[in-house]
Amino acid sequence: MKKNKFIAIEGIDGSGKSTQAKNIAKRLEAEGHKVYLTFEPTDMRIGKMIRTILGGKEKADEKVIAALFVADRLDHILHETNGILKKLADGFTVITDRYYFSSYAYHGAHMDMDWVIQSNKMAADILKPDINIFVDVSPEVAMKRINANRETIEIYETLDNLKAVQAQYVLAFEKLKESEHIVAVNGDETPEKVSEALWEILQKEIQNN
Ligand SMILES: Nc1ncnc2c1ncn2[C@@H]1O[C@H](COP(=O)(O)OP(=O)(O)O)[C@@H](O)[C@H]1O
Ligand SMILES: Cc1cn([C@H]2C[C@H](O)[C@@H](COP(=O)(O)OP(=O)(O)O)O2)c(=O)[nH]c1=O
Repeated sequence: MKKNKFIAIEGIDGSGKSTQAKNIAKRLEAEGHKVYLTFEPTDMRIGKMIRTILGGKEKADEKVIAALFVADRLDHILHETNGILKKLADGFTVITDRYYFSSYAYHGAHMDMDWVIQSNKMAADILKPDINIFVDVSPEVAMKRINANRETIEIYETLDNLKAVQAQYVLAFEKLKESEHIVAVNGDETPEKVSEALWEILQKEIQNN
């Protein structure tokens, strides 16, 4: 078997990341890979704290939120039993629904992106994704999907913010294109079409090692 991969899926809220992450996980499993599907914010201690803030139940300064995400990410990587490093060591292909590019894009919209990149350097030094997949959707389409399908809307889920975050993703990818493997798919398409495009990219990635 080829080396098991670490795949990060990125995109604004409503881009269809979670749908695609689940789909890839199923397809990889059907091909005999052991797959661990995970996400950020995590469902561990710090991730839970973050969700109460994102849900609007507690307030926190944007810098504090960004720092909590750094801590949650390190927990995500390093946790003894469920951490990504442990899962990779155990032979799983790990797919994460969001990783540090989410921080660059979401927090970069509120503060200096270089500060956010610096504060995530420890995570990036420990573990870079083999591939970052950007589900590139127009903010208007994403907002429609969120409004149609959700009972609760989180603090970042406004059209203006989605537009700002989308622009920050583009900036972050441009900034880091030399040191990161980044591939985009058109998320405005039907789930089936997005899934096919993604699958093609992954087949290549898996064969390349
Ligand atoms: N390509 C697509 N076209 C139309 N609707 C989609 C598509 N992908 C996902 N959806 C729907 O849009 C909503 C948001 O998708 P989801 O995968 O949860 O996005 P994200 O994880 O990026 O927020 C869900 O209700 C999902 O069923
Ligand atoms: C991982 C991460 C997520 N976020 C935000 C993006 C989302 O608005 C929110 C929750 O993520 P998520 O549950 O993935 O929301 P969705 O399924 O709608 O995309 O957390 C950050 O602000 N910084 C980060 O580092």
